Amino acid sequence: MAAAAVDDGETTARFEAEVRSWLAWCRALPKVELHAHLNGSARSSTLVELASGLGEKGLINFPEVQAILLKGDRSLAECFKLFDLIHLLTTDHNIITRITKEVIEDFAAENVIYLELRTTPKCNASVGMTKRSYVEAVLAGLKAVEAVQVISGSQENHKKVLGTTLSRPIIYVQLLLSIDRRESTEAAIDTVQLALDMRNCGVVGIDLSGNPWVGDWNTFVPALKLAREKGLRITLHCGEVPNPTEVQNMLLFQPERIGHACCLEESEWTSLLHSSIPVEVCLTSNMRTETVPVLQDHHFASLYKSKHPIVICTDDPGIFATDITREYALAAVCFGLKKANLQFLAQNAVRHIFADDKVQAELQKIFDAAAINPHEFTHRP
Ligand SMILES: CNc1ncnc2c1ncn2[C@@H]1O[C@H](COP(=O)(O)O)[C@@H](O)[C@H]1O
Ligand SMILES: [Zn+2]
Repeated sequence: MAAAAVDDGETTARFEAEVRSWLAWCRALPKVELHAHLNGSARSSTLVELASGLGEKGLINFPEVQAILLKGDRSLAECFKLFDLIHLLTTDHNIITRITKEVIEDFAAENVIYLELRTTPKCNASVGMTKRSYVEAVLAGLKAVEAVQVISGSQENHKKVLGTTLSRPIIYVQLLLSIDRRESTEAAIDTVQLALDMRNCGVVGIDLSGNPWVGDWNTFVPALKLAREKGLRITLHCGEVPNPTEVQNMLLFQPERIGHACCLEESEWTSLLHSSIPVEVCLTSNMRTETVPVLQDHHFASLYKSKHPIVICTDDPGIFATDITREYALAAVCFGLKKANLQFLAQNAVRHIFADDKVQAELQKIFDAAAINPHEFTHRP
């Protein structure tokens, strides 16, 4: 990755070596992931395998698709073209179930103990897919996880799982349903209704995402208001590109969290700092899409200095070839954070999850137990 304000190979190599030196410690640190898109987190190897299958059927030009899937740097506009391509590969219910299972296992392997996974429910008549059956396929993915014990759904489910003898490490997984900025008001309301219907299955909130150059804030307000009225939590992709009116409206709406906040003008920045709305920070994503020019100048530094609530997240680890461990390591190297600072950030993220107080308390216990030996983090329930 183009690491930072670096222009020669030697500096990049030194930077990468420093990041590498943090990886083992950051991996062992228990972590909370609050901003990860399902299809953006799918393994490249799985996507290439799926593309190869379509290639064999003569439905796509496999070498061309493979090259696009494995391309390193991509602009924000290219990302959204890539998502359309990924969605062509992941249309089937079984595939959605498979990628969900793999994504959860990948996060668990990075010692994520609480994952809020977001995804856009999709209809596809050709395979009998409705928004509801799409989410059901995601839920089947939660059940299919083998490597770790997934805790999700209602409090009763939690109690049932926690009441048994656990032979595997645990990961809490909750879902956010995303509204795509291409959608109409009606389609956005459908997604909110679905989220309400599926609350007992682990849906805890609504996200607004998609190509930030597309769509108008007012289109989504009725759906977001409905979600709020009914008690769903809301996170918005905010200020990923310059759009002062929208950013102001989003901050006035007072979502429970926002993602990115890259392109805020001074007055919006002041409003954000006054608001205390937690920011989901996605360092690699912002660098790759060039919404932030240089990692060292990322607004993380300023938010951190202002003691504004921030949560380190990945966004799309699959397409940006990163993981949550690396994002913590990047924060350490770029902003001179110490182990105690990273530990504080990881634990403090628990305060900003959308699950209820009981889950927060359970997670705090895990962090407290881990903190007893901060150099090794041997505890993993
Ligand atoms: C890079 N920054 C970003 N900005 C805005 N929206 C993004 C995004 N990254 C991902 N998405 C949103 O998530 C979808 C893919 O996951 P799901 O199909 O929902 O699981 C994308 O189509 C886009 O709508
Ligand atoms: Zn995102």
